[in-house]
Amino acid sequence: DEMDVDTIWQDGEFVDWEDAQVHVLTHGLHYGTGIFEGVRCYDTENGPAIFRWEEHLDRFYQSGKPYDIDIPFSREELTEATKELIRRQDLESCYIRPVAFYGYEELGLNPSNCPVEVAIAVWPWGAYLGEEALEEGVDVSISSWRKYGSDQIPTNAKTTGPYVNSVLANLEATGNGYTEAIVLNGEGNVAEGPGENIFLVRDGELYTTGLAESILDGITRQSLITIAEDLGYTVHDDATISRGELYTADELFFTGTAAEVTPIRSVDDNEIGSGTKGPVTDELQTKFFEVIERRTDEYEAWFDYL
Ligand SMILES: Cc1[nH+]cc(COP(=O)(O)O)c(CN[C@@H](CCC(=O)O)C(=O)O)c1O
Repeated sequence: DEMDVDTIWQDGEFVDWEDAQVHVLTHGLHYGTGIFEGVRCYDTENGPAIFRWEEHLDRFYQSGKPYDIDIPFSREELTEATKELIRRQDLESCYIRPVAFYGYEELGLNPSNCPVEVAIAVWPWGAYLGEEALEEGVDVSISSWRKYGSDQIPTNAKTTGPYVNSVLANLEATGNGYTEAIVLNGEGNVAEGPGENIFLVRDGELYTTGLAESILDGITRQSLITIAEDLGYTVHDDATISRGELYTADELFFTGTAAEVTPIRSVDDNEIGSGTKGPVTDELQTKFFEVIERRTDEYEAWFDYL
């Protein structure tokens, strides 16, 4: 098929891509009762390595807790399945998508009688927001859709159904000619992107929204906080950022497994800083890529070689 991958791991078996099917009365399809992860394997100086696999695995299991989703495979089983899946497709770098969901047994909201099904797919996935985005930055708009509050749906769980909120925000932004949205929370302060966390640079210091702002606790966010602090930056990692502060920021950038470190060059047609990738963003993005390609031996513990 078009992504030149042909195998998926499904419920303990390696199956052909086209055979990885579910029943149309799958609970998770009707009610969004699934959890997922987004992870990257990078082709590093020392060979293919999965970035922060343990932390992603932690979050995968934790995401199931609010929904009584008990993944019926061990960490070791999921780890070996993922590595074997990547090896079988001769991929040195790829995006890894584990998903677990209530499967097919009966409908009705209570999922207790439905089985928990698990699948892992991998595929090559380049720059999430476009090849030129990493260099030149993206134009974004503030969405009219607010992020749901963490008191309504646990935002620290990566749950499938609630991503319709992200879909609505992204559809609105792209429909209006922007590349991505920024989503405000119920208090009208900045939450994050539909699929990314957000960082703000002002007077040489970094600010990123805290977990109380109804955001996903991003692993790339955590990595950038560590990298920035190790470079000597002051990072305010539980910031409350108002909408107006976006416009007056010196620099803005997104972080995420798919987005990596993507500069934001305008918000609602207001140019941010120089209107292109700022110097702090450039330094952090350069360091991030140096780290993930293993052109430095720092943070070796973040890498799980195949
Ligand atoms: C809402 C949200 N916030 C922040 C992040 C960044 O988290 P982390 O990847 O742990 O640094 C992501 C990841 N978005 C994933 C899914 C994207 C998609 O389109 O699907 C991703 O980046 O893999 C989110 O979906």
